[in-house]
Amino acid sequence: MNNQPKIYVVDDDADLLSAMVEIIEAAGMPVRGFSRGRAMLAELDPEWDGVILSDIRMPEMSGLELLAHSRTMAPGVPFLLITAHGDVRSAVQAIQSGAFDFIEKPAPPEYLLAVIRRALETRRLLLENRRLKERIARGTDLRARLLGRSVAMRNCRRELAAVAPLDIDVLLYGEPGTGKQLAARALHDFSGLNGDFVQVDAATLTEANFAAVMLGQGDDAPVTTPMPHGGTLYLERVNALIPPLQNRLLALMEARRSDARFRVIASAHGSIEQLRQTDAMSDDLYYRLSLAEVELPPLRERESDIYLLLAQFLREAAQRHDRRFPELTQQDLRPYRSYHWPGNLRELRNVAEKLVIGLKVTLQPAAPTAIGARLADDLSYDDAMRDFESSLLRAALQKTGGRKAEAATVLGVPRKRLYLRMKACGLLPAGQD
Ligand SMILES: Nc1ncnc2c1ncn2[C@@H]1O[C@H](COP(=O)(O)OP(=O)(O)OP(=O)(O)O)[C@@H](O)[C@H]1O
Repeated sequence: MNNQPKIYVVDDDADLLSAMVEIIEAAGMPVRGFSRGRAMLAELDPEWDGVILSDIRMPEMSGLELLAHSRTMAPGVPFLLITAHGDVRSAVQAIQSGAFDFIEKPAPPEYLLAVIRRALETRRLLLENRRLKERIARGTDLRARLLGRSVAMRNCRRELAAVAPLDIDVLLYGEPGTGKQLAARALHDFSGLNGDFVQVDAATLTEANFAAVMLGQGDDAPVTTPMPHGGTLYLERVNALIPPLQNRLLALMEARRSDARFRVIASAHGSIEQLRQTDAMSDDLYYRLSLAEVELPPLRERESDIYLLLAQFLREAAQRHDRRFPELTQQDLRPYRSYHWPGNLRELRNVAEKLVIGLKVTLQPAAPTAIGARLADDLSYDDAMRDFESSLLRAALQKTGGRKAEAATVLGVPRKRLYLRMKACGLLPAGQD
């Protein structure tokens, strides 16, 4: 439990005020006293999870006036009024004006504390209920931002919705154009953070400009400091960050103070295996970032989303260029479904744009495989088979982080056979057979 006050007590009578503060404090509840209503209003936050306890009779601003102001400024914060004994008229007026309850003076401490506890519990339930509703709304809202009904996209959205409100950094990975930036933006918007969303491309960072870009220090410093206090730093292509800068980024993340926190959302091209194998990212940075890692799936794995996305991109392009939605037949659309979409959603968006403007759309042929490419060089059957086997073995070893027993399982062959084939393909270091 933090020590932020949970009860504001307002009373112009200094003795009564300190007596009430003492009773509440002795019951273990953080409390703050005010001798003037105005001073309390200056501190009042509509999102506050506390309650107000105020005397009714005060010279500068009466308890009923204070109640009216706090109902406007923070309508959800329960307000308890202390009325004079037997003052039924004020008590009724207080309840009619929206007070949570009234307490007659002099109130026994146990009674006072019981009413305060009930008001606090009501406030807690109200806030919890609101947060739950927001979480549900977030789920549906994400659906409108990151389109797609495929299982891969639904899972991805579920993961994003789960991490959005948490105070943790996130690593987004996936092929170019899969929606990492869109996801980062959505994570920020649904995080509840009030600060800015600042985007920095890690590939443009150098030892010379790091301090200027990241900290706003030095002659080349941008006008606004990019460290978004209470916001999000979206660090694109984090795997392009050179090793000394990875250490500086880590130090910067470690040094975040609780009162000036910012969330880091990093993105990396490709799969986690590629990221780990190419040693593009130090272990320290990877483990610091990978508590929440979310993959944006490639478009070819979301085949069932292609028409839906294309229709949306066509609508947007038609609106942007003030053109008609193009008429497309099933036959026109068929190639799109089996295409491998190397540029993912960005490429699909471009195709939609061309269709609307009436430009020719050319789908790139799939990149020839290594063997396919070498066929042109008169590759013999045996050499081609060895090439193929060697790349298959290497792919299995890469997938399993070099663990041969696991690679054998992946390939569905006994471990001994894997060793023999690795040896035949020259994949075992000398002396290891
Ligand atoms: N699920 C989605 N629904 C609708 N539009 C999407 C979706 N995913 C991506 N897009 C759109 O596709 C385009 C590419 O997305 P984005 O820039 O977020 O990809 P990226 O993964 O960050 O790319 P890169 O890694 O190349 O920077 C953008 O126009 C984006 O609005």
